[in-house]
Amino acid sequence: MKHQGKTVIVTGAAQGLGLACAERFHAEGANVLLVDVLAQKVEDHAKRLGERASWWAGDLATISKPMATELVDKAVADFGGLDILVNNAGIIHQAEFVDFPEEIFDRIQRINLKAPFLIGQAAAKVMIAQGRGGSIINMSSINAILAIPNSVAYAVSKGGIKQLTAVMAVSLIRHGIRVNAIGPGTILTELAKTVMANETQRRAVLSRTPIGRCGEPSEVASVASFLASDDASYIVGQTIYPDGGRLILNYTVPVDD
Ligand SMILES: NC(=O)C1=CN([C@@H]2O[C@H](COP(=O)(O)OP(=O)(O)OC[C@H]3O[C@@H](n4cnc5c(N)ncnc54)[C@H](O)[C@@H]3O)[C@@H](O)[C@H]2O)C=CC1
Ligand SMILES: C[C@H](O)[C@@H]1OC(=O)[C@H](O)[C@@H]1O
Repeated sequence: MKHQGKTVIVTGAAQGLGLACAERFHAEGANVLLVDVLAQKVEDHAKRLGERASWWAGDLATISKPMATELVDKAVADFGGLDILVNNAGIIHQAEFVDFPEEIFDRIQRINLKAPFLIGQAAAKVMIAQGRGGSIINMSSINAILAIPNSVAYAVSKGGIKQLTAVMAVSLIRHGIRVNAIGPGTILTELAKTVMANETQRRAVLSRTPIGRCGEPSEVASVASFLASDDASYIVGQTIYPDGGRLILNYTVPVDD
């Protein structure tokens, strides 16, 4: 199988895109460490997956170098090494720019950007010492490029992910560690439901998505599996956008209710 014998860390793996990525890598023969703040959920999923799955529970909003090292060392202790990191955990909050709370801005940067930075550092150190390369995938968004007026912290964090990915890529490729990002459009998860519950926002998203629907988590997990595989051996520092055409469309399309 594509990822037979590899060890993968996925953050934000209790649900949504992270769970889909963990399940995909597990199905393709990898060992998976599921990381999330939702301790019971992530433990239950790891036990459901059974062999080749374990979990680490912690709040990435309080990320530190020791926490990042502890998390990465859990994968090494459980499975003997580390080959792939998917920095997926992330949150969103919506409020008008002028009213956006400072403490929420800071929290979103810690979870969405600082955690991928510190966990990426810890993972890269292990991969370099192993001497067999690796793959690091950061979860970005179309909002790394597209501005949305009521999500300043989210968009800023994803713009940061785009450049974090590029800098990590040029810093680590000489060790055979490929770093890339995935920038999904609107994918049907709990995070997107908060936005799509607003009819005006739902219509705005769908009217600008040529494929005419939101994506499924599995349609992002497949991109993660590809980027981590040898089929992507010449892809370095890129952000791949599984977005149903959202980024290339410069007019609206009729929305089927
Ligand atoms: N769903 C969408 O339309 C899109 C999502 N994304 C990104 O994909 C990633 C995953 O999003 P979804 O699966 O949609 O969200 P989700 O809300 O369904 O799942 C996010 C997971 O991350 C975990 N998490 C959140 N804060 C955490 C913390 N402080 N410490 C540890 N774990 C924490 C949650 O417990 C949850 O299990 C995020 O980075 C998001 O920005 C990007 C583009 C589109
Ligand atoms: C919250 C948004 O609806 C969701 O998250 C993103 O990153 C994309 O903009 C999706 O639309």
